[in-house]
Amino acid sequence: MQVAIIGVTGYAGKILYQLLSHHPYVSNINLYGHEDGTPHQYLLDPSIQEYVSIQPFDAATIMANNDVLFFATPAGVSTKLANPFIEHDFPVIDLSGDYRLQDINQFEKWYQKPAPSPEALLKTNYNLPEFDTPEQTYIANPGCYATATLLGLAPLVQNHLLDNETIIVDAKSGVTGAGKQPKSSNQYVHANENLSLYKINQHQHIPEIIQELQTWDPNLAHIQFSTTLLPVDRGILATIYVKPTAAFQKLLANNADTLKTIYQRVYQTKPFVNVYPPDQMPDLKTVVGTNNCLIGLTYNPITNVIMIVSVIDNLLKGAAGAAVQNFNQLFNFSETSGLPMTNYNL
Ligand SMILES: NC(=O)C1=CN([C@@H]2O[C@H](COP(=O)(O)OP(=O)(O)OC[C@H]3O[C@@H](n4cnc5c(N)ncnc54)[C@H](OP(=O)(O)O)[C@@H]3O)[C@@H](O)[C@H]2O)C=CC1
Ligand SMILES: CC(=O)N[C@@H](CCC(=O)OP(=O)(O)O)C(=O)O
Repeated sequence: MQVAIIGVTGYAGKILYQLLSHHPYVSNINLYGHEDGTPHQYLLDPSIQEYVSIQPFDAATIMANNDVLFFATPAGVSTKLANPFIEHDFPVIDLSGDYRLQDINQFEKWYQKPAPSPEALLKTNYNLPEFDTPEQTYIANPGCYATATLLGLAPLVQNHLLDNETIIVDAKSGVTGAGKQPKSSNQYVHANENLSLYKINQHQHIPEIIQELQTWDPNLAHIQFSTTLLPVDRGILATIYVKPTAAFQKLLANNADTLKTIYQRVYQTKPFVNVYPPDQMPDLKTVVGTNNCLIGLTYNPITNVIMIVSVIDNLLKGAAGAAVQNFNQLFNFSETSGLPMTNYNL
């Protein structure tokens, strides 16, 4: 297949290019940049002096020369550029948040940008690859925090085992989550040796998480969600606190393995989600460099609180890796094609 990427000079775009370069069904990758740009060579990897050629964005050229397009661009870009692809039902996987929210008022409130048209949104599909199946050729790839949170909550919400009023998510991300544009919050002196909370009750992934949770349980109305910047390059660790329903509380009190059994039942067929033994917790180093989501579980009978720890690499499972999973689903390739299953971390 011939694939196109817009945004290879960014963090997620670079990882996506690396994955697709080794994908067994990808024969060629064409790279595109800004509409008003000029063709140029870009030094993608100084260690092996790998230069790649970037052409200016042109929708007709992209459709004529490729089978699928990946947008690895910041929020707001694909709203402006994607209409020709949507009109022609040309396959697109969009790593940005532009087409994730089905309600345009919600998009404008949380992203503070003009939303895509309702007609365009109708031809797009939010696709968390573990639980959704593409019904449209335009796929909105999930957000990084949303992926960690949704995979952590799915077994309990899908089986209606928790008190919906009690969900608290404390999520933390490495600095690459913010993209490569310099901002005061991601400058070295601010981020290094520091922990700082940001976007309190205003994070754009809150409505995305609720939208997907409601497909599993329409009675679920809200979550408490906070985000913290970690002084590391990559990785998201979400700590989720919930209370069980009264019936589930009794089950948990009688059998300590109940939680693990429920999670393993849901995830045994999902190659990238691994559930840890009870009370053992995953950490960032184990997951960074992989497309995995690692989940740790514990139940405290004294406080009646279930704690779920969900860990991913924001640039892989949280962005480029999930985009390759969605690509595999869209074209009926095997689920793990092009996705390395191990890393070489200590
Ligand atoms: N970083 C992460 O962990 C995650 C990111 N995402 C989402 O993925 C997308 C990319 O993120 P990330 O890689 O971090 O972002 P970066 O800011 O690192 O990269 C953005 C890329 O988009 C290009 N770009 C910007 N504006 C335009 C435009 N108008 N036309 C064409 N190309 C453009 C940039 O090119 P140039 O350098 O030439 O300006 C750059 O290559 C974002 O929507 C982000 O929210 C989703 C999940 C996780
Ligand atoms: C550390 C950091 O700043 N992370 C970013 C994640 C951005 C992102 O992935 O944005 P979309 O998924 O909405 O496109 C943030 O919290 O906004």
